Amino acid sequence: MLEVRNLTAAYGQHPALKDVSLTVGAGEIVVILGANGAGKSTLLRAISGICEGKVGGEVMLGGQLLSGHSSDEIVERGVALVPEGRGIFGDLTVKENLLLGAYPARARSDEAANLDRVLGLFPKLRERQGQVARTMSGGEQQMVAIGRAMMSAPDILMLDEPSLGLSPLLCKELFQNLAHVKDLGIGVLLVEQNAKQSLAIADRGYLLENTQIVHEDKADRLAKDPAVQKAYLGATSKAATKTNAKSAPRHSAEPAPAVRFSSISATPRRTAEQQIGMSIDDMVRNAARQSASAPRGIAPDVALAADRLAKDRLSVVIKDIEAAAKSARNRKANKPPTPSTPSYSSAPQGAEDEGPAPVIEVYRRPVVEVYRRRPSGQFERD
Ligand SMILES: Nc1ncnc2c1ncn2[C@@H]1O[C@H](COP(=O)(O)OP(=O)(O)OP(=O)(O)O)[C@@H](O)[C@H]1O
Repeated sequence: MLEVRNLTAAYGQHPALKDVSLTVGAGEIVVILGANGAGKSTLLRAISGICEGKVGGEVMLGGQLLSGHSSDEIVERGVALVPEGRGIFGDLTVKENLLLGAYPARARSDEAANLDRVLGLFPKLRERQGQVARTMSGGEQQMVAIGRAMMSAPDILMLDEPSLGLSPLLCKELFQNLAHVKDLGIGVLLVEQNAKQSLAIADRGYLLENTQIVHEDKADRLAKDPAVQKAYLGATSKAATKTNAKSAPRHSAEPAPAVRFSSISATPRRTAEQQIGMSIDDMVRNAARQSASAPRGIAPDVALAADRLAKDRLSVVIKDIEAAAKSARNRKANKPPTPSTPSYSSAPQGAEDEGPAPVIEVYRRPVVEVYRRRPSGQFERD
């Protein structure tokens, strides 16, 4: 079981998590719901040991302390993260991406069985093993990302907004797949803005508001909770009093009153009208009025100054190009600049009277090196 106790995180002076405590059991899907900036990604990153901020509190897995260990060690101990944006290697094939996930020692001896398990979970990946990952659709790439995390044979799989950018159909498929992951006995900690579908497959859920957990309950009860419907499922206040989330309209025209969970108030997402004090229609009308009353054209003196400035700039650019061309003609052959560090062309001999030569900076592009692990266990560069 994953147990998070009083987790805190701060980026400099800016607190991102305050005293967050939660649990995820084996074969349990737990969803974290929260508005933008509530701290959801920070929570997953802090558990994985990759949070850039200062982290406090304790994370335990199976009674063993994970806090303070490196991110590699945390994967090794059984917690895998599918980050927001997937992070797959686009130039590698599906199979290569999956096999990269099997690098932790805990997964190496079972690589073939894990691969089979992943391909059983995502049959589409079985057909596409040799396909270059970047040519897959968004939903398929998400399967590769989840499959790669599963290749590390995790006890706990954490996913950050896996449905982001997927069509409704692919979302449905994704959530069905996650329900199958749970069937394998893996605990799933899911951060999602798609509250409806995530609550439909989850066992329990936590509401994270403004750095703190403000409520926890069983997923079916959260889905029926009027306050949750209003804050996360887009129900109107009237519809929220009904208990069937499915019948609730998606958008509210009424200002949402403050929501209360237990004794702590949660801040629901606010409409533009609530935040700005003006409706979108009013803003558009205002902008149209201002635009209609704005003076047309540009004052002649401003136009003249702008024209002069443009001509000055153009003549400077032309001079630079001429100097660069001269300097290139005079440069001796067989003397290419060394590209490892920025290199600067120096003025050629006898060119002092032509003013300073333009500075040309050359940087080496970052190179990604791919290593393959042979059956012997040795790594070889591709
Ligand atoms: N690397 C960072 N440096 C500084 N501040 C950060 C960093 N990462 C996150 N934050 C801040 O921490 C707060 C929580 O961010 P986080 O990304 O965890 O929120 P979130 O709930 O995942 O939001 P979203 O749903 O928009 O992804 C935000 O105010 C954010 O600006």
